[in-house]
Amino acid sequence: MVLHLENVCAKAHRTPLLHAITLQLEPGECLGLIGPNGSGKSTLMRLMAGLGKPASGEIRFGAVPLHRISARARAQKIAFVEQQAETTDRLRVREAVELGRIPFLSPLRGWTAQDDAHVAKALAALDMQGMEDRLWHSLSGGERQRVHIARALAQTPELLLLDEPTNHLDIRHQLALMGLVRALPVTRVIALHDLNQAFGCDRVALLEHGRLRAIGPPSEVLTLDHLRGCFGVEAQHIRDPDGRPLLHFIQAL
Ligand SMILES: Nc1ncnc2c1ncn2[C@@H]1O[C@H](COP(=O)(O)OP(=O)(O)OP(=O)(O)O)[C@@H](O)[C@H]1O
Repeated sequence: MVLHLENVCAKAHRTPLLHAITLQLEPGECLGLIGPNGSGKSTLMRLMAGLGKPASGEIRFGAVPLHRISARARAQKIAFVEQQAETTDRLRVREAVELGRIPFLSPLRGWTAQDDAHVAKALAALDMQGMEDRLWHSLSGGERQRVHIARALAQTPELLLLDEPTNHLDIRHQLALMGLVRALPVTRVIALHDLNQAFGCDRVALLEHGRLRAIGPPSEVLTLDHLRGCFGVEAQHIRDPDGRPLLHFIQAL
């Protein structure tokens, strides 16, 4: 077990944002997190990343309560790419990706050729070779998103949390990123709005109004009833020419 959430509740001031969420991530799985706008996906992902503590309930990484793990040790295990992650620093692409190695450096453990290799591999995975010297401020939204994801990969995490990672990406980079993320041998949680991308996940968790409405294989969660009840859309199940399931959206209800 990588991460275990038990009865996790979150509040902002007195407003409840998450209600008694219980779920367990299995090593190596890819969990898609879906739900309408404001259903609590980002709030849940921030808690999974250890940014903030639940109002009640517990999150454990392995056997250890997540909040007991130091920020540095956490950053060696968990990488998180938030929605609209920004930086105000005057960074070049390569420097931004190198930040992913900082949790591993110490006075006794300086930068090594292995760190260079992790950075080069992450840059290549995101198709960023040749852009290493570009300044952050000169990048497009999609290019910035790819740098953030490369930084997270350079972190070589056990748990990778991606909040709407395909936002801003053109279709080629969306497909490339989802293919890459699916093939990574680490535990992944991905918040998604494109419900068809959720079919590529091992399991899907559906949030509605801060509650976990369903969790399980994509075909059991992406039901027409859930699409009507939670998302307010009428849809049909169809198959692509290779026989893979797809949703065809008909109309908003
Ligand atoms: N600090 C806060 N104070 C008050 N309300 C908040 C705060 N943070 C989040 N919320 C509210 O909590 C709810 C869940 O927000 P969250 O960002 O987790 O949803 P989401 O599912 O990620 O949404 P989206 O799909 O739009 O990104 C929303 O109604 C949001 O307005």
